[in-house]
Amino acid sequence: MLSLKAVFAGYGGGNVLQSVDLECAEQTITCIVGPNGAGKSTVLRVISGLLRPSAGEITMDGQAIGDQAPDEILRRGITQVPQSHALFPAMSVHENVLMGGYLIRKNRRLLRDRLELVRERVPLVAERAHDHAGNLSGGQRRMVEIARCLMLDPKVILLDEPSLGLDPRSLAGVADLIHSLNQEGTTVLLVEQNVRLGLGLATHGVVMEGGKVRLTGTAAAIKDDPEIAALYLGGTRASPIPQNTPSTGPETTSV
Ligand SMILES: Nc1ncnc2c1ncn2[C@@H]1O[C@H](COP(=O)(O)OP(=O)(O)OP(=O)(O)O)[C@@H](O)[C@H]1O
Repeated sequence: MLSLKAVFAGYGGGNVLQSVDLECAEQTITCIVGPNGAGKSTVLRVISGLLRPSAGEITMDGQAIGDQAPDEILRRGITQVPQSHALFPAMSVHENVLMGGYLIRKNRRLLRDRLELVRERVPLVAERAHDHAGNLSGGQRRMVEIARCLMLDPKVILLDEPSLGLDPRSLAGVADLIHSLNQEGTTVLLVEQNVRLGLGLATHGVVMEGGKVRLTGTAAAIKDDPEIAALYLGGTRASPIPQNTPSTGPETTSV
């Protein structure tokens, strides 16, 4: 469905991404993990069109999207949930969510139908419709940020650190929402510092370091990899992931 092949991209001072290959199959949840500065958020930016790749190919359902503008990529069904604090606090939940339908604003009927769908998928949007977004808890705000993106009924949702700043209860609510959207057919690609949560939620995992993909596999295989467990799941993070990490399971491939 979504595919990156040998993608290079950077911010002017050289390439941050160094030949990244990534595949997200339909209705999977893929979680990218890795140390700070590995290039995880840059992968999301290059997919959503905020950053143009300097080389390589990005395709969605077989169509090249690497040279498309962000609004065109949105129209193709890929939407990125912005990092936290993306809502307008003095506007109501309803108004914030409606803004997610900007691209379809001229089709009033579609806008109304989508709003209804979003209210069903994220009941908080109906329950707190007239409250100021600024009066919501962190977890509720995150849910409304995700709900707003659903106004375009995306095929793929990109999430950058959905757990950031959330308490455990809010975290569980956001994780449930991501899970249920996936169950309803949405493909999810997320970056998550909370590796346990991210890989727990995901079907597939990708480990990045230094702008490269080091390891890909099922989330379970990545979690069971002794090196990953030691580095991210309770062990001490003493050294970077070595190059050419050997694979440990039939479904894990080192890259
Ligand atoms: N807007 C920018 N301009 C210049 N350099 C940037 C920009 N954004 C990120 N970088 C650099 O690109 C590299 C990768 O950053 P990126 O945010 O993709 O990493 P990350 O893996 O998501 O890390 P983190 O977990 O810290 O967010 C870093 O060296 C960072 O300093």
